[in-house]
Amino acid sequence: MTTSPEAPPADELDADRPLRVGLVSVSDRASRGDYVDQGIPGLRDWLGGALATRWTAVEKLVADDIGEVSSALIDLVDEDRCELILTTGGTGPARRDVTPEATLAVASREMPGFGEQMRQISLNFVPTAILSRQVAVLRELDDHAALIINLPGQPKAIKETLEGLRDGDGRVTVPGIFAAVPYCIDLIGGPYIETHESVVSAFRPKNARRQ
Ligand SMILES: Nc1ncnc2c1ncn2[C@@H]1O[C@H](COP(=O)(O)OP(=O)(O)OP(=O)(O)O)[C@@H](O)[C@H]1O
Ligand SMILES: Nc1nc2c(c(=O)[nH]1)N[C@H]1C(S)=C(S)[C@@H](COP(=O)(O)O)O[C@H]1N2
Repeated sequence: MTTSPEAPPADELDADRPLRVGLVSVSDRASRGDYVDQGIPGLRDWLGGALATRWTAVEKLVADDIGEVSSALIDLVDEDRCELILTTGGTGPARRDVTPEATLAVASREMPGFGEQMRQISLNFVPTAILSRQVAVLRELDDHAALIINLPGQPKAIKETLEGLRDGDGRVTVPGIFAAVPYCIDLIGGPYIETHESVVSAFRPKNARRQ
């Protein structure tokens, strides 16, 4: 792996191609069938409401096992060529919570701002927000790169962290982390993605905006 990617192949130069997203639910009990997984449907539904440009998803439900989580992430980036991967679950302090370690194990560089902002947002919902060790990283290959973000396992945490906080009039008071995702995807060579403003407003510096 390298941190100085060469020119991307022709298919990856098309900024209008659909975004390829990997959705990973990390849960011992959901993967065993003890309960129905709400992680992947939660992520899929939220993205379906938020993204205004085309996207496709590859989904994986895995146990809280460092090898299983790392292999899923590697496959999603190296084989499926996803540009964005969202994981849910396994970020806490319990012995079997290893999603951050599995994510760091496949990373070329860390993106600490995402974890910092998610914990800030989540403190507005639960005082135990500080128990989440969630990280975000880049996995950079010679010709492709992906942003990987850990979300907590509570199904409601998906919307809370991605969308942020609103006041009684629906005005955003604390921006969700997804506001920064489209520009990050631009910067790592992914497609140009747009969002529905009513769900989340993507921020790009003026010179990076289309039109
Ligand atoms: N994939 C999931 N589907 C449905 N509910 C979930 C899922 N993951 C977590 N939850 C719920 O959120 C709670 C906190 O999530 P956490 O990741 O800490 O799970 P856990 O207690 O480690 O158990 P497991 O990994 O077996 O889901 C769980 O106890 C469960 O109620
Ligand atoms: N937004 C949000 N963040 C949250 C929570 C939540 O309910 N909402 N739960 C917290 C709790 S109780 C824990 S233990 C940690 C880790 O959760 P995980 O192991 O399910 O990833 O996330 C925290 N972050």
